[in-house]
Amino acid sequence: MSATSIPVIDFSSFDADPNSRATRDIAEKVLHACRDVGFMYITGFTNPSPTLVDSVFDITHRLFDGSLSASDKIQYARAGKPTGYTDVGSEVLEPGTYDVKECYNIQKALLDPTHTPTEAELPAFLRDPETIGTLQEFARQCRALSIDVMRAMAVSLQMDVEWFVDRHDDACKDKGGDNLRLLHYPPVPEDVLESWKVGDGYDGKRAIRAGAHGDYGSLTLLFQRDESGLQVLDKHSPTERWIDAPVIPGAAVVNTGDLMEYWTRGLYKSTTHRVVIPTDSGSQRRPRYSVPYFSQPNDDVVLSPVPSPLVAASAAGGQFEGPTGTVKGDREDGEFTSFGYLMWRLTSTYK
Ligand SMILES: O=C(O)CCC(=O)C(=O)O
Ligand SMILES: [Fe+2]
Repeated sequence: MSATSIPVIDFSSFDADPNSRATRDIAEKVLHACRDVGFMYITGFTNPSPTLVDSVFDITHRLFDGSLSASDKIQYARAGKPTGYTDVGSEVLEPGTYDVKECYNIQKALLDPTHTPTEAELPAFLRDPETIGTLQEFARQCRALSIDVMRAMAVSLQMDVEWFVDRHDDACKDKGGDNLRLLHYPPVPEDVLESWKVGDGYDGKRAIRAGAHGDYGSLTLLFQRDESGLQVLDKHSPTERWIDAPVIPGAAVVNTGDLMEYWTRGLYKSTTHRVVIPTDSGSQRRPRYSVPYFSQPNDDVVLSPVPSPLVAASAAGGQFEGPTGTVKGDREDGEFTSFGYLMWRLTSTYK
């Protein structure tokens, strides 16, 4: 088999009709992407529009221009919810590494147009009517696009086209739910860079932009612009091999998360990825911005295996031990709910 590459899938002819030729072709490519790579690029979608994506990057640039006050940095998970600010070094994705990144996580529930966020929920800059309006529209469009990808996934697994959509219908997502993340990777400062170069790490750790990790939820849509650096682990290589996932203008990166891997009992893969510090000194001195949108099923969805003949056949092979190992789910019968799974994953990531 030749070296793995990340498929680029054109969604322009996707019509969500499981019997149409176009949708079946796309679903076949999605099956390959999710089963064999865990990552794909999607192109050919109209929303979110390039203008809207640009506006969200502009907001992200301004948010992290250095003017956030200490009180604006509403601490992540302060109200027991997966929302808020995380500072450089506070998210530990890969043991022994130090993430040179800061981000604002915004729970989708805070971007519901019927909700007016308070100062305990979002900093003033993000509560500005025009800014929040842009973010609300962007979150709505990301959700709609994720839903179309989930339809293609359902078709690829020979399930009812709406199966995943029905379980991501926003009906019960106030505790967990989807998350929009605005990410800033500052230029790598000289001291970090020097210690990284000599290999003995920053504060005893190795500096990286985002340490190797798998995402937690069902599906991630990622917008990157200008600066590359994202890398995806090649599952098929006997030695550790990282595949570059460079910026492709107009495309979004899509990857399946740990929850989806568990839900499909290993048929779909959640692939480890990271963001590296650039090797050329010009890029090292430039910041990187990215905007992921994480989808999560409704809080109360029970993660027993999805009803797919493909999943049943592969689960029967007994290959999948699951990311949970010996961990028991939050339900009495030992199974996880969507929210229970998210909490279990989050508690192992933040100090
Ligand atoms: O910045 C990126 O390109 C990737 C970010 C990422 O993997 C994450 O936030 O989970
Ligand atoms: Fe990620």
